[in-house]
Amino acid sequence: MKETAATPEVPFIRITGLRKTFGTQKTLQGVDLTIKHGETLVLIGPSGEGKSVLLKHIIGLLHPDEGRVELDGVDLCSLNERKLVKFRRRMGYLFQNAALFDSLTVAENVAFPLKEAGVTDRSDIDQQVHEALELVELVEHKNKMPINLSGGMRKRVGIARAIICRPECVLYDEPTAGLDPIVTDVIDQMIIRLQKRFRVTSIVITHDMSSVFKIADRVAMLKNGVISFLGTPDELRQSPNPDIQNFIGGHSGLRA
Ligand SMILES: Nc1ncnc2c1ncn2[C@@H]1O[C@H](COP(=O)(O)OP(=O)(O)OP(=O)(O)O)[C@@H](O)[C@H]1O
Repeated sequence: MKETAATPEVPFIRITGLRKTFGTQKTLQGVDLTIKHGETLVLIGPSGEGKSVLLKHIIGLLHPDEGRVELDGVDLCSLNERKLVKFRRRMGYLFQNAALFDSLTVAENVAFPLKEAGVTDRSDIDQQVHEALELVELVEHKNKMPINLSGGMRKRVGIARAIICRPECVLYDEPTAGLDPIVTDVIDQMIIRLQKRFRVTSIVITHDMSSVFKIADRVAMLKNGVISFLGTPDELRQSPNPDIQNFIGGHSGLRA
């Protein structure tokens, strides 16, 4: 019988040697990271280390000084703007502050990416908006303006908008920042729900350690411009590295 070699799993996203400097500030200094299809990778690390900058490279909003970001084996830097826009449609992005359009209703905000993608059929749009709002349990709020929503509801609208085009991957930049523990759990459960229901690959930046242990398949820590830890939540918990233990425990080393 003929033997077949096992095919190594092709990562969905492969980041190699990524470097980015702003002025004199070296932000990313050689980031290597692979993200598997369907996994939830949580990115942690001190403020200002470049987590959002890394996310923006993954959707091609920023270009690296050196290194590559490959999506399904395609180097994003090799794509012209038209092809990049097409690639970006495979991604959903929840911005740090949800970034809703204040002059549009909830439903219009959620519909926005569909219209950008060229969908014009009114009933098709209504149906897809309804489904997306159902997922985040906001159907009854569809005619409200963003100003009349709580912080948690705004984030949920942002999630509905991020997933309306059924992306293969959703990037969440601090989805639970500024929310109370119960609303944080609601958002965490929605991230888990989307991952389970659609097998989306998720990359989540958070400072909330309870969220990390609830949603992560793997955790990556960005520190000093590189990935200083990569492993499962259990491996993170058991890491002997004092830097990691201080970060998890929220110990600054300062004494009052
Ligand atoms: N477009 C830009 N031009 C110049 N500097 C930038 C730009 N984008 C980010 N930076 C700088 O890069 C550094 C990293 O920023 P980034 O927002 O990625 O940090 P972060 O790890 O996500 O922080 P936080 O956890 O506080 O959100 C910051 O000092 C920021 O000012």
